[in-house]
Amino acid sequence: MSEEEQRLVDSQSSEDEEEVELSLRPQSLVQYIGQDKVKDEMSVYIEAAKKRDEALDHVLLYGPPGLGKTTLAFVIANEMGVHLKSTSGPAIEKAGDLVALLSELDPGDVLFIDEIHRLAKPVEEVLYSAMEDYYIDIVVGQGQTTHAVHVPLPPFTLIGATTRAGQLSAPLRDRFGIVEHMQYYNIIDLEKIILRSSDVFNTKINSEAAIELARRSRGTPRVANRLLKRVRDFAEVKGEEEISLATTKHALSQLEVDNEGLDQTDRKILRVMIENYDGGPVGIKTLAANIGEDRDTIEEVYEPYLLQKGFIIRTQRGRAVTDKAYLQLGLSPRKSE
Ligand SMILES: Nc1ncnc2c1ncn2[C@@H]1O[C@H](COP(=O)(O)OP(=O)(O)OP(=O)(O)O)[C@@H](O)[C@H]1O
Ligand SMILES: [Mg+2]
Repeated sequence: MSEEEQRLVDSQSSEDEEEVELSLRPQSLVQYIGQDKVKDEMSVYIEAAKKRDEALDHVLLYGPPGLGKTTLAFVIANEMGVHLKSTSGPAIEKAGDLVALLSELDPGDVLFIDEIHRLAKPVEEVLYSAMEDYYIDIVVGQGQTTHAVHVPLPPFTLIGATTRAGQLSAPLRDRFGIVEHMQYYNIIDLEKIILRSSDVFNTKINSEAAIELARRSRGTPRVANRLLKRVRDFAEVKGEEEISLATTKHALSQLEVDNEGLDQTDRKILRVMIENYDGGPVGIKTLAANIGEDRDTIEEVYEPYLLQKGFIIRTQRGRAVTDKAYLQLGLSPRKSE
C-alpha cells in the first residue's frame, strides 16, 4: 500500500503534524466529543476522587487506534488538576526506568503508559505493588552487597492505553479499578469533530460535505482529521471559499476511500478472502501472508472496523466475508449451499 494511505490509519503522527494535533486536542470533558458512556462514567469517578481528595483509581482505556485514548488521558489529568507524565510500554526497558518515572510524580499525578500491552514482564511485575499499595521493592547492588530496598511512592493514577486488551495479563488487568472500552464514533459526533477541527484550521466546510467526510472516516477522529486536511488541500487548489460536497467526493475518490470509508487495504483484505478463499473462512495468519500486511495491524486496525460494519464475521475456523462484502466490491454474493 502507498505511504499516503498508510498514514490515514496508522497510529503514529509525523513530527510536523504534532503541533496541529495538539491544537486539535480537546482539553476538558465538555470539549471531548462523543464516547458519552465513557465520559459520563469518568466524570462521576473524577468528581468523587476530587471530593475525597484522593488520587483517581487506575484507568485502562482500550479500543482501536485513533479513537482518542491519549487525548482522553490528558483530559482526565486536566480535570483532576494534576500533572501527567507520558510514556509507553516499549520505552520502559528496566524496572529501574519505572522507578525513576514514578519517583518524579507528585501525589495524585497521572502516569500515562501507552501501548501498555507491550510492557516487559519484569517491569509489569514491579507495577503490581506500585499500583496496589504504592510501593516498589527493588534489588540494588551486586554479589554480596545485593539487598532489597523498599521504596514508598506517592499515591498516583496509572492510565494505561491499549489497542489489545486481550493481550494484557490477568493480574495487570485486574489492578485497574476503571476499565473503559472506546467505541467507534457515530456520524453525528464525527461531524462535530470535523466542524471543530475546521475551525481550528480556519477553514469553512459546507455541512453536507462535513457529513460526507464523517461518513467515510471509519468512525475514527484521527482519520476524520486527516481526511479533512487532504480535502482542504483540494478545495484550496480549486479556490473554494468553503469546502464543497463535490470537492469532498472528488478528493475522497482520489484517496481511494469508498462510500463506506473503506480504503485500499480494507478492500484488498475482502478481495483476497473472496478470490483466494471463496469468501472464507480463512485463518488470520494465512490472510496476513497473502496481503503482505502484519498480522497485528490487520487485527488492530482493519479487522475491528470490517467486523463492526458487517463486512466480515468471525467463525471458529477463521474470518469469513458476508454478502455485504461482495456487494461492496461490485460482485454478486456466492450462492449459499
Ligand atoms: N472525542 C474527541 N473529540 C475531538 N477530537 C478528538 C476526539 N478524540 C480524538 N480526537 C482527535 O483525534 C486524534 C487522535 O486521537 P488520539 O491520539 O487521542 O487517539 P488514540 O486513541 O490515542 O490513538 P492511538 O491508539 O493510535 O494512540 C487527535 O488529533 C485528537 O485531537
Ligand atoms: Mg494514543
